[in-house]
Amino acid sequence: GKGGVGKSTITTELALSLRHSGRKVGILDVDLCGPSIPRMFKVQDNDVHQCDSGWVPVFVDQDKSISLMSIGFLLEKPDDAVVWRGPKKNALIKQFVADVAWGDLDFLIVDTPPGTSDEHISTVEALRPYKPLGAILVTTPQAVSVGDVRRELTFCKKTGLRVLGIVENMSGFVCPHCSECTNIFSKGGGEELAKHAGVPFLGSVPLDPQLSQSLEEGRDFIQEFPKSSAFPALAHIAQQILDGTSPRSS
Ligand SMILES: Nc1ncnc2c1ncn2[C@@H]1O[C@H](COP(=O)(O)OP(=O)(O)OP(=O)(O)O)[C@@H](O)[C@H]1O
Ligand code: SF4
Repeated sequence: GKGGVGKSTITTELALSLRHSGRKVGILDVDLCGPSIPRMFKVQDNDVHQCDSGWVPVFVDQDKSISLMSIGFLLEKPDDAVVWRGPKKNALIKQFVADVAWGDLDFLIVDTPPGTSDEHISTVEALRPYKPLGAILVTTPQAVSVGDVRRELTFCKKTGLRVLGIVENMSGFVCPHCSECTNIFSKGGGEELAKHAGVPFLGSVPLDPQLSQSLEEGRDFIQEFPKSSAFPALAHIAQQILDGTSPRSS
């Protein structure tokens, strides 16, 4: 829903958690005006190239267990601005879905921009033939962010997209000295909304300086910081996705 609530963060950590469980994951970054996935994996200087079956995505590691596609890899300079109208965005998203040599993935996670705009409609339409599992909605605990997620719920209903659940991010800060939890942005808004809307609540991820530092430096938070405050919630979210899906058969 809202900008800056942690959609790319949850996308990144979910992909890392699923890889940790032995799954092959692709990430499609359809945030055309503010792509942040390449930077979060520290592969922002990579380019994509063409092969017979389409664009080859950028692989994060040697074993090719995480592959990425983002407009960030197609820009000449990282600071180039994408000022496009809907039809051009629609055409690129269609290409991202159909013309990328994703290979044999267990999961494709799509990271979206805020709102319910051209990118969202194009993505849902382009993915429809592949029968997407559903949407994960990310909010912070405050009413202003929860309100935006309410609009996303309506969008999902209108477009027939199943809601896998709601994640409440930046939900409290656990002091690294005394483990006291301070609810900086209040608490519980996401969980309440999930209850009210009758969709699963996937968990509360606290503000965690080790998480933001890992993302800044493109490090594998799931592997390197299993004792940090955000780890259990992130692992639990991934487990619920694994428990609730059978990707090979869908
Ligand atoms: N739980 C968390 N703990 C600490 N930092 C976090 C947490 N979640 C997100 N952040 C930080 O907040 C910032 C915004 O997160 P992110 O880019 O994931 O948001 P977004 O919703 O994808 O933004 P946009 O709407 O611009 O696409 C990032 O710098 C990220 O490192
Ligand atoms: S919560 Fe307590 S220990 Fe942690 S920073 Fe605040 S005063 Fe210090």
